[in-house]
Parts: sequence; structure tokens; C-alpha cells
Amino acid sequence: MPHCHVLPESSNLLSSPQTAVIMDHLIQRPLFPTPDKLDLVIPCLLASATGFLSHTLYFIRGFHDTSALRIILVHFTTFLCLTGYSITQLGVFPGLITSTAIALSYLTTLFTSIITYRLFFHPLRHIPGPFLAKITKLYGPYTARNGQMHLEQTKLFKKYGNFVRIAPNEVFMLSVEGIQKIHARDSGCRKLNAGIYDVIHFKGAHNLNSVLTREEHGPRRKIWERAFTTKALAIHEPKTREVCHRWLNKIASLNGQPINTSLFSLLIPFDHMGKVGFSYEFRSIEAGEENRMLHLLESLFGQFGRTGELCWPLSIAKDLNLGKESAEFDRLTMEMADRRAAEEDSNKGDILQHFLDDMRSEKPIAFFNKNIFYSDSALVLIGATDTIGVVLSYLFYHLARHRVYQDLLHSHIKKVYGETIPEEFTDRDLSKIPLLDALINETMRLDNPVANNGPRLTPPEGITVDGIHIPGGVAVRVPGYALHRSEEFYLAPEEFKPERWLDQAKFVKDREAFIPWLVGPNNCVGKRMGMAVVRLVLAYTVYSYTWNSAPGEDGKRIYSESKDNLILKAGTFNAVFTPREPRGLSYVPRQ
Ligand code: HEM
Repeated sequence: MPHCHVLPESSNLLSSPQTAVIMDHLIQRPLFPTPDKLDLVIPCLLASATGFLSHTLYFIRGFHDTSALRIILVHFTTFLCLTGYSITQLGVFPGLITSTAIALSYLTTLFTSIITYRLFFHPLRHIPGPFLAKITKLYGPYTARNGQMHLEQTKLFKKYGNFVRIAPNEVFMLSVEGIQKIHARDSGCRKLNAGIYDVIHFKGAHNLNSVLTREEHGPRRKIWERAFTTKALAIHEPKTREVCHRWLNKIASLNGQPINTSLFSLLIPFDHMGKVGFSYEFRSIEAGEENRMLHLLESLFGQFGRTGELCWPLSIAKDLNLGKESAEFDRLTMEMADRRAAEEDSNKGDILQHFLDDMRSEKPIAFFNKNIFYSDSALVLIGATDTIGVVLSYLFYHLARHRVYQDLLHSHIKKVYGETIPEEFTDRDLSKIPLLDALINETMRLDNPVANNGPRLTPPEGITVDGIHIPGGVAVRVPGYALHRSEEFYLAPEEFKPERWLDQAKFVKDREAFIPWLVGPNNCVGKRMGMAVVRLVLAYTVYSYTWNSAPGEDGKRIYSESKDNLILKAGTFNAVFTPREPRGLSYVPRQ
């Protein structure tokens, strides 16, 4: 029987003197060979020194978010090379352990050095703020966890005062002097390396809002301004009226059913910008839902909101062409821009016409290539949809809750109905009605569309605001949402009081603290059009209808579901519209 033989043979083997030597050796050796302790000390010390030096010589200096992919690749490649080398020299396990120990020493020292510096040596250490915000930018996504960064920031100002260190190298402030020091024409603050603008571009071409230098911004802004002169606005206005009539037709067709006014508040400016920007009909008001392009736009804004404006992940996603939706939005914008560029009747007077005129001129001053054209074409939709959308959303809401203003406004606007054009309103006539602008201003004060305003980097010499010195190379902002709700600048700031804009001495403590359009060379280039659209939509609606909260609508969701996606987005609000009496004034649907 075979195993009868094996047993005696193996027992012979086990008892032989050679086997005893081998067994002794095996028992004394550890299961996995590890490098001798002494072998690791010097490489780990060297790695720690490298970690310290890479912080003090590289990471501490400047803005590296746009180099995130390169930084990760360099570190990863170095680790792979180190591991490969260690394995060839020491064998698999000792090699792996050695390279891991070296990497950990490097990273531990790097992060210890970064955290120690940020807490105890950083020039912003005297500015109060949450502990986590002082050591990591990840505090941004943390505040954005519910998509309501604007509310979280407002709370921080209440807790820490008017200057808050919101990230290791970033200060938010509520200050009128700060607005001028950061945004005025003579300010030394710039967008380059300040944060979010650095990562907003189309294949490297920044749009007017995200261009990083004044030299590039100036000529580009000149072209944009041509699209908003009095003459240009007169060409746009009939298109705005058409959109207003489509909105009224839609209300009529829904025949008293509840309408989510926050949804239509987005569809109206989106359709409007299709017409005014591209001479294109989206017809989403008729459809009563977001089309694919608007859906993508909203989803892209949502990404900004969710990441809390943390730039390096956005930069990596861009470098790696991740993000199907972003690519699809770019593709659709290119298609729309190309379609418009190919149209034979090029003299349409829309916004793109001005871009095309410069691009096709003998000596373009700003639109030097197609990517700039695409980038700014996208901005036409981006800049004018959600901004107007949020103002209309909250106007519908406030006026439903304060019905008295609907009737009051109606009594004012009916006087200018048909004054210039039979059976129509014009923006020129409406702009003479103080109550209308007071309602719009108060809505923008309470729910400032661009909730945070973009960051700017302080010049090398720094800036001093309200006696506080902010050193050079720091990202600074004045977030409009929190500013507009501060008791320091407004009486009863949480209340909807349009009268404050009629009798400013009473309720507005400092008029300079009202910045829905921002100030300085980067203020809103579309301000006049934005106001015109909101005035016309509101006037046509109030003239023809009254509206109330729909049954079951408690008005809470418009705030609880609101999102700070760079531009504020209102939550749902359902209202029921009733044709205004007497009958003669009710709306007769038009084609
Ligand atoms: C209620 C409506 C609007 C509001 C509240 C608003 C607000 C703002 C704000 C606060 C800025 C400065 C943002 C920053 O510094 O990053 C801005 C810039 C801009 N807005 Fe508007 N906007 C509105 C309507 C429009 C319209 C209708 C357009 C037309 C396309 C437009 C196009 C732009 C552009 C192109 C910029 C960049 C200007 C520059 O950097 O020179 N906006 N807007």
C-alpha cells in the first residue's frame, strides 16, 4: 500500500540531521521577509525631508488646482518607479514594504507640514473661521452637502463676524469697502488663479465671464456691449414680447390648473435667449418642460453646486474629458452656434451676430477663433437663463404671498399699457414705474441670483478692508446673498418690503450694499436686458392675471429645495392663475 511506504520514508526524512538544520532555519525566519529596520530609517527620513520641501518650495506657492492631474501623475509615477526599483533590489515583499513606507513618510510629512502651516503660520491665521476650513478646501463640499452653500455661509457670518476664513487661502467678507477694493476698475484684484474661473473654459477658450486677464477681457467686453446698446435692445424687445405672449398663451391653455411657476420661470428666459441670442426657437414654454439642452445646463450648474466650487476635481474631469453631460452640452452649443453662423440671412440683429461680425472682420479684436465663439455662445445661454429664472421664480412667489402688490402694480401699469405700441407694453414705459423696479429689486435683494459672486485674487501687496489687512495671493469675495440679508446694511433684512426701494432712507442703511449685478468692469453686461425681460414678463402677467398659491402649496419648498449652483435655483412653487376682471382686461390668447 503506497502510503504505508510514504510514512516511514517521511519520518526518516524528518528525523535526518539535514532536515533538522532546514527546519531550524525556517522556524527562525519570519513568515514574510521584511527589510532590516536600519534599511528603512534613512530612506524614510529622506522621504520626509522631500515631503517638507515639496510643501515649502512648491505647494505653498501659488495656485495648483489646474495642475491637479499632473501632480497626481507625477506622484503616482514616482511611486511606481520606486516600487519597481525596491522589488528588483529587495524582492517582492520587502520591496513593497520599503516603497510603501517611503511613500507614507513623504505624505505624512507633506500633510503635517501643510496643516501646521495653515493653522499656525499662514498669514490668514488671524481671520476667524471654522477649524476645518482653515486646514482644507474640502470644507467647501462640506458646506455644499445640501446644495445650499449660500445658507451655510450666511450662518458663518452670523457666527464669526464680517470676515470669515472660508478655506485655507480664502476670505469671504461682508463689506461695502470690500466691494470697491475687490471689484472697482482701479482694484488690483484679478480672476487669474483665484479659483472657479480658472477651470471654466471651452477647449482652453475662456468665456467673457471667465477670461482671466483684463487685457483679454476689455476688447471682448466691447463686442458684447454692442449687443446691449439702446439700438440693439430695440431690436431684441419685440422678441421678448413674443415670449411674454407665449407664456400668457400657456397659462390660458392650462385653464386654471396649478402651474409650477419656478419651472416656467426658467423656460421663459431660456426660450427668450434662444430667440434673442441665436434666432432659434426652443419652444419649451409650449412643451411645458425642460428640453435636453436646458436639462444639461441645469445639471452642469448642479455639479458646481455639489462640489462647493472645489476646483481641482473639476480640473481633472476637464483634463480627462470625463463628464458625458458636459461634453453633450458643448456639442449642442457648437451645433447651435454653427447653425446660426451658417444662416444666409446673417443680419438678424441677435447677440451672436455681434460675435460673428467681429470674428469675420478683417481684424477681429476679440473673437480670434471658433473656440472663443463657442465659449461665448454658451455664455449667452448660461448668463441669461438661470439669473432671470431665479428672479422670476421668487417674484411669482412673493406676489402670490403678498397679493396686494399684484393689484397695486396693476393699477400702475395699466396707465402705460398701449402708450407707445397699441395693446402692448414697452420697457421704456415700464421703466418709469418705481413700484415695478422696487418689486424686482427687493426680490433680487432677498434672493440674490448670483449668490456668492466669483472670487478674485488679491494683488501682491494685499488689500486693506475695514482696517483688516488681507495679504497678497489670497482669494477674496463678497457674497451677495449674505450681504443682502445682513442687518448691518438693511432694516428687517429677512422681510419682503418693496417699499424700502421707494423710501430708501427708511429701510436701506447703505445703498452700496446692493450688488445683484456686481460692480466694476466685470459687472453684468446684460443688466439692461435682464431688467427689461423681468419687467415685461411681470407686467404682462399682472395685467392679464391674478395668481395665488395652489391648493396644498405652503410655499416652503421654494426655499427648502433651493440650490446654490453658482446661480441660485428656486425650488418648486405651484400657483393658480385666474384671468383678471373686469373681463375687458383679461388676456385674449394671441398667435
Ligand atoms: C436678472 C438677471 C441677471 C442677473 C441678476 C445677472 C447678474 C450678473 C452678475 C452678478 C454678474 C457678475 C458675475 C461674476 O463676476 O462672476 C454677471 C455677469 C455677466 N452677465 Fe449677467 N445677470 C443677469 C442677466 C444677464 C443677461 C440677460 C445676460 C445676457 C446674455 C447676462 C450676461 C452676463 C455676462 C456675459 C456676464 C459677464 C460680464 C463680464 O465678466 O464682463 N446677464 N451677471
